[in-house]
Amino acid sequence: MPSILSIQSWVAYGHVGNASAIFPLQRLGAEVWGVHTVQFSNHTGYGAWRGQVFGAELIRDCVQGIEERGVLPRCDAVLSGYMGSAEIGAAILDAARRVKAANPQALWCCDPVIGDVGRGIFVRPGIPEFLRDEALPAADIATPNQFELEWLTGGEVTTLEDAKAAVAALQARGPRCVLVTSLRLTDTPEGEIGMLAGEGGRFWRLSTPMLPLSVNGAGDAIAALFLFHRLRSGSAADALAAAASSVFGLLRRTAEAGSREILTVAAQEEFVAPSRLFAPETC
Ligand SMILES: Nc1ncnc2c1ncn2[C@@H]1O[C@H](COP(=O)(O)OP(=O)(O)O)[C@@H](O)[C@H]1O
Ligand SMILES: Cc1ncc(COP(=O)(O)O)c(C=O)c1O
Ligand SMILES: [Mg+2]
Repeated sequence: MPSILSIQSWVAYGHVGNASAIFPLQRLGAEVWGVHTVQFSNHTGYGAWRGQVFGAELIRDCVQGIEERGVLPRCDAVLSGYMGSAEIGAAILDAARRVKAANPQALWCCDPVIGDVGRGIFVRPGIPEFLRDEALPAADIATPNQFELEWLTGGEVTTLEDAKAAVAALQARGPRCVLVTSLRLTDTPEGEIGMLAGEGGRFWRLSTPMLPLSVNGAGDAIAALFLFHRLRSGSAADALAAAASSVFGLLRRTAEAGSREILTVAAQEEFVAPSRLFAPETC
């Protein structure tokens, strides 16, 4: 089972960031070393929240303390998400470099949390540029949503050809494996939501029914699950199928319950045995 250093936000109430990613990984059997970039009362999608963005020194200190335990050689991957500040981004980049120096096989999965179609950019100034210019070139896996893919590659993505070209452009600058979430393309059927994975010059897509809900934290869960299954199988296609099926089950249960927060705990069986399996197709 893998050991994963997960550096992202923490919320006391609800499930985004590490509070969305850690439990599914543990439920699947991974050992997770969680370092938090912020501690907020709740996610920022509510419009109001309390708490603090941590100083970059705290993140550096925690990673150094882990390093001093001598365990970085058995760290299989770094997972990063919501950064809080560009200085924290630099601390995360440094953590990924230390892990890779200790274990050259280790992967860095960078979820470039910048914003989304409805809300636009919701992170502090400097973070999007840091992700594009410094973090992603050093990452192995990236998991942007459609808005983030467009921002990172500087072009509109409306057709499958646009999406594949944008993924290839991102890969040319760094991450060899890319998962794009929440894709609405010209050929996406009405009532469906798509995903696209690319690795090694090949592409796979998958779509699921669109559920009547708008939640936060699904992106953080899918990045964690995609990383776990990519580590386990070595295949981006298998990782796409497993992660998408689990997140669909999680969100179906969430929609049925009418919950504003994803049911990370109540729907935990979906992480180990998704109730409905979606198969990707080559594209
Ligand atoms: N309303 C929805 N219906 C079905 N699936 C959804 C819905 N919202 C999100 N998802 C699933 O969760 C995945 C990640 O959510 P997304 O909103 O793209 O992440 P992020 O929060 O990072 O933008 C999507 O690719 C999709 O599979
Ligand atoms: C503190 C925090 N972390 C992470 C996220 C990212 O959530 P999502 O998975 O919806 O991209 C958000 C979004 O609102 C947030 O407020
Ligand atoms: Mg996201």
